[in-house]
Amino acid sequence: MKLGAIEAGGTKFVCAVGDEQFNVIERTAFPTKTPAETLAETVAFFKEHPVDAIGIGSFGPIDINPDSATYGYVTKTPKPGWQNADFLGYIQRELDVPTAWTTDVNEAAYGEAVAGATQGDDTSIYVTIGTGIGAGVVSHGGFYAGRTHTELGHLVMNRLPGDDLVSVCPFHDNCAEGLASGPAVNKRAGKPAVELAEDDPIWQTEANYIAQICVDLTVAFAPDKIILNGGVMHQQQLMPMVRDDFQTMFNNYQDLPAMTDYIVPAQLKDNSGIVGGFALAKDAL
Ligand SMILES: Nc1ncnc2c1ncn2[C@@H]1O[C@H](COP(=O)(O)OP(=O)(O)OP(=O)(O)O)[C@@H](O)[C@H]1O
Ligand SMILES: [Zn+2]
Repeated sequence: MKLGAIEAGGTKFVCAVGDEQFNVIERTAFPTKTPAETLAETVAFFKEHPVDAIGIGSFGPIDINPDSATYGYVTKTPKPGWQNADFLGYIQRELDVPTAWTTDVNEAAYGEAVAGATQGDDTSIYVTIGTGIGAGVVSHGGFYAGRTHTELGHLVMNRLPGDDLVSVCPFHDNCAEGLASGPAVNKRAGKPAVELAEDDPIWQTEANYIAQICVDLTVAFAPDKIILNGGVMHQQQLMPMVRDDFQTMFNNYQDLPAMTDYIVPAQLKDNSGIVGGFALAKDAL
């Protein structure tokens, strides 16, 4: 059995073929261009490397309601060309294999839950802090979803005194993505964040916002574990700072696991999404 995975990001697409144990056999990545170009490139990869099913995790917002006329579409995205793009339908028409369709962060959350840091946990959350902020909630083998998928990157933040950054989110002045995404940190720094010293006060601000995200996720979903991943988390000093700030803010409101077992890095690193796609593909068979 060959399993296919698509991790569709706003910046790049990753396509991969795996075996039943989720080992990667083939993998390719290419920049996200127009839907016509990018989906054709995706289909070409899977025509060259056929699979029995494909799990897709896409940037969004996406339509995840199977009863909707636009199920499988990317919907109201600011990404040029992708508004109302029939992503899933195109893949199904061209490749004719069973598919699974969810958000990019749900896919990654699932990968970590089946084969990574949150294996064995009933409820787990995967947060990425990169170009955007997003989070996927896996609970009892499924994804939390309501009217539509969650938009946890837009949780409202308590703005820190003295932080006058103009939010990078076009919709919200005080949301997580607007104040704490990679572009927000770069903007606050006035230069690429990688050039900041490890002890720059900007990391205190960043850790505080990430801790706020974790507190909100904790009270809303009562997860067993929260994974923090994404480009910004390459800053190794952040994780302990986030745990400290979390404990101060949460103030022992509930008994939680030790912080080092509660707020944790991803285990599969760059493969969380792809492995999640394989697992979703297997489920779809
Ligand atoms: N070492 C680092 N330190 C600080 N910021 C970083 C570092 N590496 C990457 N970033 C920031 O992370 C962002 C890129 O995130 P990531 O590498 O997760 O890619 P992405 O896939 O584009 O993000 P997304 O998952 O939101 O689509 C950029 O804004 C970049 O400035
Ligand atoms: Zn926002």
